[in-house]
Amino acid sequence: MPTAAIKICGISTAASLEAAIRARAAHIGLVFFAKSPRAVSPVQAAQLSARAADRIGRVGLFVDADDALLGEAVGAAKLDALQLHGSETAERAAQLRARFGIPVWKALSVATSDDVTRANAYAGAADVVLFDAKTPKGALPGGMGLSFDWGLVANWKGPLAWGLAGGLDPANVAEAIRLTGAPLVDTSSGVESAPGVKDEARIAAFCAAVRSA
Ligand SMILES: O=C(O)c1ccccc1NCC(=O)[C@H](O)[C@H](O)COP(=O)(O)O
Repeated sequence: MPTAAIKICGISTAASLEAAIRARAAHIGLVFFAKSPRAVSPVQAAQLSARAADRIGRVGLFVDADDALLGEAVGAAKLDALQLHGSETAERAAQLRARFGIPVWKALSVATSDDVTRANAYAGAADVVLFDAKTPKGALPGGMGLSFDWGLVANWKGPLAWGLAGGLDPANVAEAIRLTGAPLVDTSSGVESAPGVKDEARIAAFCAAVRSA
């Protein structure tokens, strides 16, 4: 099985960006959602993005964002992909892919097998579906360190590329990959010492664990 690609989400400092690059992650996530402890402004994102250019992929994370925010962020941060982490429909995903001309990742919150089946609707509209845990009503829609039953996506064979997110950390990610065969894994709070504070040693440990799987 090829090594899973790694995304470290919620990067907000140059030090954590450098840690992700050193650990050979494939992508960082920049969070454009004001309620998140990991939120970056377009100006911060532009600075991080300039540092990241040609060294690691830059994925912008949005939650039901309007066109103005998306346009400002894509322009400022030269994003390589959009991650839609709200209730965006397949039509909205396709519209944004056409408008910005970059790949779209659609995060889907999973609690049951029906939630996994919803991924099929995004074939041809998004490029990647990211299965993440369902979070409690009123909480952030991601980045909460919650996982779901990995058996629901074990060896998923769907009509688009996919990744696994939700509660992954250095201690469980190898097992998650072994159980699911996920070609892409995404973590945020699992490599933090406090909400929004990335831990360089945990980033390194996470990436080493992925390569050991
Ligand atoms: O990170 C956030 O604060 C966040 C806010 C709103 C929507 C999504 C958010 N994060 C998503 C991610 O960082 C990951 O894609 C994924 O959910 C994994 O998070 P975690 O369970 O903390 O590893």
